[in-house]
Amino acid sequence: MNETQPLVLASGNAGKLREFAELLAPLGYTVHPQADFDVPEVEETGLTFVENALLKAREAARISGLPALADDSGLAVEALQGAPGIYSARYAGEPKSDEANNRKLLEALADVPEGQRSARYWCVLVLLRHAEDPVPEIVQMSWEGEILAHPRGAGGFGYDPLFWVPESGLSAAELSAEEKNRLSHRGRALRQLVERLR
Ligand SMILES: O=c1nc[nH]c2c1ncn2[C@H]1C[C@H](O)[C@@H](COP(=O)(O)OP(=O)(O)OP(=O)(O)O)O1
Ligand SMILES: [Mg+2]
Repeated sequence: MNETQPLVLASGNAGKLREFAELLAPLGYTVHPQADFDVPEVEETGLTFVENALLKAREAARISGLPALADDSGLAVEALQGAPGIYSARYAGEPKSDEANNRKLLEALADVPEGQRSARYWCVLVLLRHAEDPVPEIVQMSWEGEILAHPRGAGGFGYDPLFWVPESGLSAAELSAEEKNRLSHRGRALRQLVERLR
C-alpha cells in the first residue's frame, strides 16, 4: 500500500484513535476514524482478539469502502488466569467504563500480593485492504507489566493507571505519549504492520 492511501480506523475508542493518529501521522498515512463514515459499533462475538479485530475491520471496510485497520486489545492478568482478556472493555459490564473496570480489577486482586501481580497487554491488529480481503495482515503483540495496588498517573486510557511498566519505573499512565507509543503493545504492533506494507 502506498503512503498516500487513506485508511479507516475501525475503532470507537478515543484513546486508541489518539495513539494511532500519533503513530501514523509521521508515516504519512491519512487516517479517518470510522465515525466519519457512521460505522456502528459491531458486536464483538469472537473468542479471540483476532476474530474480534476481523469483525471490526470488515464492517468498517464494507461501509467506508477504504482499507480498514482494527485493533482488538486487552489486559491478561496471570493471577486471574488471563482475565479480563478479550472481555477487558466490558469487564465491569455495560455501559463500558474504564473507571468501573479498574475498580473491579483492584477488587479481584485485593488478596494478591506484590510479586504475584504479573500481567500483559495484548494488541492484535488486522488490516483488510477491502471488506472481502481473503489475506488480511495480522500482528499480535504483548507488553509485560504488573498490576499496581493503587492507580497512578493521568495519561493514556483504560487500565493504564494500574499498569506498572518495570522497564520505566512508571505506570503506563505516567509515561509521556511518545514513551508509551515507543514501548507499548500497540506501538510495536503498528510498526511491525507498517514494515510489512512497505
Ligand atoms: O494501551 C492500553 N492502555 C490501557 N488500556 C488498554 C490499552 N489497550 C487496550 N486496553 C484496554 C481498554 C479496553 O478495556 C480494552 C480494549 O477493548 P477493545 O474492544 O479492543 O476496544 P474498545 O471496545 O474500547 O474500542 P473498539 O473496540 O471500538 O476499538 O483493553
Ligand atoms: Mg470493543
